[in-house]
Amino acid sequence: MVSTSSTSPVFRPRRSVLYMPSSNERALEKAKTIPCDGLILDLEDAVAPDAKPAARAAACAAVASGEYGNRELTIRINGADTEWHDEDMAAACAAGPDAIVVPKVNSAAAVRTLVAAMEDHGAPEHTKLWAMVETPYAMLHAEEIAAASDRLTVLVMGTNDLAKELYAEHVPGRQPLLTGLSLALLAARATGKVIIDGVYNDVKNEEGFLAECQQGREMGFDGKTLIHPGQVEGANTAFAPSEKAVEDARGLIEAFESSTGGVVTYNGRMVENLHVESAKRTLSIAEAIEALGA
Ligand SMILES: CC(C)(COP(=O)(O)OP(=O)(O)OC[C@H]1O[C@@H](n2cnc3c(N)ncnc32)[C@H](O)[C@@H]1OP(=O)(O)O)[C@@H](O)C(=O)NCCC(=O)NCCSC(=O)C[C@H](O)C(=O)O
Ligand SMILES: [Mg+2]
Repeated sequence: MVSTSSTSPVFRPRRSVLYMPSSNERALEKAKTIPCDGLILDLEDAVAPDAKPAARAAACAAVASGEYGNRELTIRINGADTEWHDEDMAAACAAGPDAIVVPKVNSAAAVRTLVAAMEDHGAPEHTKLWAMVETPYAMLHAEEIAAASDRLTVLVMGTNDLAKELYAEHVPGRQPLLTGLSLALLAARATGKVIIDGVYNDVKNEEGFLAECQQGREMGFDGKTLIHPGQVEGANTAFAPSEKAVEDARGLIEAFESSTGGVVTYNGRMVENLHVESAKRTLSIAEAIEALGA
């Protein structure tokens, strides 16, 4: 039995992170039973201006309820340039979710201002900052945004806003967005941050959604943000190592560890230490997902 737990950092699955309008009581209730890894209780785009104060109170009450099990619970506040931002920030800091998600973060200076505000409002230490990168400017400054603070743990792609700002079309394969997606991914990996892919709007198109999950997985994203409960299962499967991948990882590690040299072949493929590291990562992800289920 190959185990990675002694060598790997703690890994938290973020395969499926579901947005819901905090103004939607039914969705807030339903979310308690949806098998997603994380929830984003939205105060921004999904909530009409008149509904913002009530939505803010509902999101904070949801965090306080303790009724969402081991799902990572976050609140997306309104952007720094809006009239709601300061009150949202104060309320979210007092509620103490796992993270405060901030839209349209465009610079390292913006990250530092947000972190200072979290400290001023006494946000508990466990409350992290998730920065949404969703403008051309953010794509071009993604590395400095990601590196600006240890409190920033996750980058979240905002592909609707990015497409809007680029005057791009939403097309299968996302060709117009690939440069931005890749720049953000490079920034996340270079700075050791998690990165979650953007949403797929066509909620009834399962085939298109699964293809986009697979693309995101193959590119290296840790998971996908979602807008409908019907998308959770597909994302959970796409962003988890398959049984075959786990079996392959175990076999590869065993083959390498029972050899004497620095290179072996496993199932006809060359295996070096770097492949063993990838295989160990696969096993730690699988173990973390299993632990989440338990
Ligand atoms: C997209 C929707 C408006 C569709 O809503 P609806 O037509 O009501 O869906 P269904 O009838 O199929 O719903 C079935 C049941 O599921 C519940 N439901 C639906 N969506 C959610 C959800 N997101 N979370 C929890 N529960 C949900 C319904 O209440 C039904 O329950 P029941 O009646 O008990 O059976 C809707 O899905 C929706 O509002 N989705 C979220 C939209 C959102 O949050 N958008 C903002 C984030 S996207 C974004 O902005 C990303 C970024 O900034 C960017 O730039 O890209
Ligand atoms: Mg957006």
